Amino acid sequence: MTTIDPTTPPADPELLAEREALRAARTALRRMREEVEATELLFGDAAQDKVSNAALHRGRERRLAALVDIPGAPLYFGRLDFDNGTVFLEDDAGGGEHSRADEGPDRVSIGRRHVHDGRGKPMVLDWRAPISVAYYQASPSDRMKVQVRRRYGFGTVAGPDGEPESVLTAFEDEDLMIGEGSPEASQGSELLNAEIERPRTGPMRDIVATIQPEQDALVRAPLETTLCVQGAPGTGKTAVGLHRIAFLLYSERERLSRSGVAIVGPNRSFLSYIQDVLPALGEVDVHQTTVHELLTRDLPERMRPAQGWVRRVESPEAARTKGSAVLAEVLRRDLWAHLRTPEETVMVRRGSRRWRLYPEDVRPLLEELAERGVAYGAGRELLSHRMAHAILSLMEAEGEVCDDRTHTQVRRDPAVRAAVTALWPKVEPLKLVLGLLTDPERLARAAEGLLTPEEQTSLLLPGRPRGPKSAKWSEEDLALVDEAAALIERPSGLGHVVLDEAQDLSPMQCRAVGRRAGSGSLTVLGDIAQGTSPSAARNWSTLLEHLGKPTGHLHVLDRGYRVPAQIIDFAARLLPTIAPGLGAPVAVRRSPGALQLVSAAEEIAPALAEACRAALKGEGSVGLIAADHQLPGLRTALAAEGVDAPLLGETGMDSARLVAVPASLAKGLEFDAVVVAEPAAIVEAEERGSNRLYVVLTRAVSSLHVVHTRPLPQELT
Ligand SMILES: Nc1ncnc2c1ncn2[C@@H]1O[C@H](COP(=O)(O)OP(=O)(O)OP(=O)(O)O)[C@@H](O)[C@H]1O
Repeated sequence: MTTIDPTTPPADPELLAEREALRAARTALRRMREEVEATELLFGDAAQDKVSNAALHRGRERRLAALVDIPGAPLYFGRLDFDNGTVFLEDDAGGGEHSRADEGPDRVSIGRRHVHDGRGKPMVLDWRAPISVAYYQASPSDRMKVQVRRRYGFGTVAGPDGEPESVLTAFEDEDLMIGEGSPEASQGSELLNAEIERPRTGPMRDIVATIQPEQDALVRAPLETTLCVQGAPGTGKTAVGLHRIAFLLYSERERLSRSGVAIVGPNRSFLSYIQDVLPALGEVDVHQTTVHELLTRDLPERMRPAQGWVRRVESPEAARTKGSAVLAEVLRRDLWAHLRTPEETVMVRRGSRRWRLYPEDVRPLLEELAERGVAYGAGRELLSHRMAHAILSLMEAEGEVCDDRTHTQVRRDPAVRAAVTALWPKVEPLKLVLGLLTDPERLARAAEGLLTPEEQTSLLLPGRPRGPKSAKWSEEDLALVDEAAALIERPSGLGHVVLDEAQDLSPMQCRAVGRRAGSGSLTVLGDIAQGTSPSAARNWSTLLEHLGKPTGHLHVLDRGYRVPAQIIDFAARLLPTIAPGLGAPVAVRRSPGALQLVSAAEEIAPALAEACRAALKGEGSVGLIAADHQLPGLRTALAAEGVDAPLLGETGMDSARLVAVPASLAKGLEFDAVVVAEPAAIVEAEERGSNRLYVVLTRAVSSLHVVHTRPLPQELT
């Protein structure tokens, strides 16, 4: 492999030629963008064609966004030499770096965007195009018509505007013609290793240049397939989920741009950590959200308590009960118990005539609808239609001539409307849950045979809230409100949802996310060993059922790209306790000296400050992670030692080299070096504290410093 410093001009003529080719591709991309910018959009009469012009405008905006050349991200990262005739047609022959030339191989670059030259010949193929699969999957045993795979390495320099700019600094060829089993074939890629070991700074980056075959297979699974990926820390689950979104938006753009796509992550810190990945892949229209945001997004603002929707944390037992799927049935019973038995005659006057529906006429209409499984809200509408229809039948039997207008008039007749309101009352989801959780007798009726009296008591809201605004809602309550809302009105679904850290969702939260996926599909990512919530899943099949996708395919990722073997072996000592049966990932690299255990005498602060300083000597980001309740005190003590550790959330991951991270927010994040303070306190802080510690210990790319004054948890000694 040839590699040079990004700031020096290359002496190697091949590298020079490669830089020239990259420059040409960038120029071609710029030209493509200029062509789109120059398109005339207004057709025909501006006013008459308003709708089609607006659609064209949106299409153009999207296309322009997709043609942006991001200076910090290389436009392409690889090149394939295919057997002659695999890619280009005869017509394409005739010169140019990227076209078919004589009997030589068909040569194409693989990159982030599709780029073609002025005559329409491909220069760069989008990594998501079917033919690009070979870049990720071809091997000497199945070379997929590829002769040579070239990988490029990039360095970063400051561009003219001070922004980072990527510069081609290296290339590495892999000859796939040498055949399986030859010694050269088994050599790994130095560029891949360099990418994996790259010191981490700031937010997550895409891995499009180095997606591994086992990851690529998941990324490219068809849209219809619901995937469930169990993967130990650092096996690339999040990366797979994000690249899968980009792939699906490429292969199913039409379908998904209508229905929408979302990625659901555990918290805002995590979302800001991953926020740059999809835009770097050219996708800017993906909804990035948390379960909490999904559940609160459609709640009426006027009913929001001043302090926000969540003001209370349930005890683990109550959280488990409230999060269990049986609550869906409790809510269903309570909602449908609002229906009243018809006891009064409905009388509609039309001119001089009166038409009557007797209770025994209305009862079967109501029962038929209640048994049909319609949404509660739609049932109200349907009842008014049924009643109008019944009255029209009476009228027609008496020789009256009726049409659609008569039907509408009867349906809107005050007597019919009053009857519908009385028999099938309007229900508001927040008020329904509030009513149920503040009225022990009503709850007992709805939960009969489903929950014990103790369990019922644990569900009740504290205090005596008079309305939704004064209630102290918990996260679990909101999932109940969402269920109630869906029973009243079926929500419309997204085309695809990627659910990260799925193991932490309660069954009721799973139902809420599953509803968002509707008839679409899901990518479910997680690790049973990293489950920290009281309702965390013990197995994937049950969770998939709660998501409404029982036939989802389970896949296991077990090659760990983040954490060196020394650290993962240490953390994996917790596995027999927290997730018996689950194995540690196979770390792709070892890193001597990566793990430092520091037993401090009495005061933790000096040793912690020392560990932070040592970690800061390295190149990348440093995360100081401690139990949530200990972190403020530790930060103050560290400040006294001259170490400033701003709090994650108050500061972004790219604005300070050292950030202090509450253990509860560490999930999904990674740092080049991690300093963990007092593991025993992390374990004690919550019911699943050992799982939390496993999460915390597996965030480091280069080094992990564990500083403790108290004995380490027994499993780790
Ligand atoms: N094929 C790859 N090439 C280069 N880097 C990779 C590859 N796969 C994963 N990584 C890197 O490994 C790290 C871990 O990836 P990711 O965060 O997706 O793992 P995860 O399985 O979601 O981990 P966790 O369960 O701990 O949240 C990231 O820095 C990611 O960029």
